[in-house]
Amino acid sequence: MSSWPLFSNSTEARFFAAIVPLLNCIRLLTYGLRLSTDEALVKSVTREGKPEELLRGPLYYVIVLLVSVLVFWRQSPIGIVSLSMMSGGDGFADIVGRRYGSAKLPFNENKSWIGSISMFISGFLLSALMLFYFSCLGYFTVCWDLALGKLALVALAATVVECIPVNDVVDDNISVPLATMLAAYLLFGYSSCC
Ligand SMILES: C/C(=C\COP(=O)(O)O)CCC[C@H](C)CCC[C@H](C)CCCC(C)C
Ligand SMILES: Nc1ccn([C@@H]2O[C@H](COP(=O)(O)OP(=O)(O)O)[C@@H](O)[C@H]2O)c(=O)n1
Repeated sequence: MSSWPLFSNSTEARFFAAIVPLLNCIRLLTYGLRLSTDEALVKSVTREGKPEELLRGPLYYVIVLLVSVLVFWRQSPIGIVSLSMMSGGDGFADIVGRRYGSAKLPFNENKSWIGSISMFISGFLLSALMLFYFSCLGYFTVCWDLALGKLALVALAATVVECIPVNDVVDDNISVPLATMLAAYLLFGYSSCC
């Protein structure tokens, strides 16, 4: 996402930016369906070392990246915030929650208070940082007096969705960005950040 400003201002730029996530989709499908083998990839992005794991979290992650590039790109805060909540928020929830998450949530024994709080804080901060980055480069204007409060609500929505026990049905690499996209669209609209 931080490399998006490196692409030209042409209308086709987003399609060039989509090439890398698209190739990774193909790569994950190829190895996840065992059409070929890549032990290093399987070892680096799966928990149990099973190639079929590539077809879940990692594949959803890259599909969300692909959708964010093609549908939202640089002129909408929605894709930027969704990717920030998925990568920064959910990522930190995992890292902090695994290590320090002894106090579990009452409604979800697999998630912890510290994990969810970490998700909210890290997702909010990364989203604000990325909005600042893209606004400094002139892709959109951020009305910070309004945007920070709305961003906190978006981060809260994503955090709540992440911690409810639906992960067995819907992977949080789908539910978190979808919840973020909906909340961001309702609060910001497509291309506004005020
Ligand atoms: C490990 C990943 C997701 C698992 O999430 P979770 O189940 O733990 O919640 C991410 C998988 C990433 C994928 C294998 C490679 C993605 C590459 C990306 C499209 C672009 C990378 C650009 C590079 C840094 C130049
Ligand atoms: N809100 C959260 C999220 C994750 N975690 C911890 O992180 C681990 C992995 O979380 P997860 O099942 O959501 O994994 P990801 O697919 O999101 O990486 C959980 O088993 C918890 O130990 C947490 O404690 N609190």
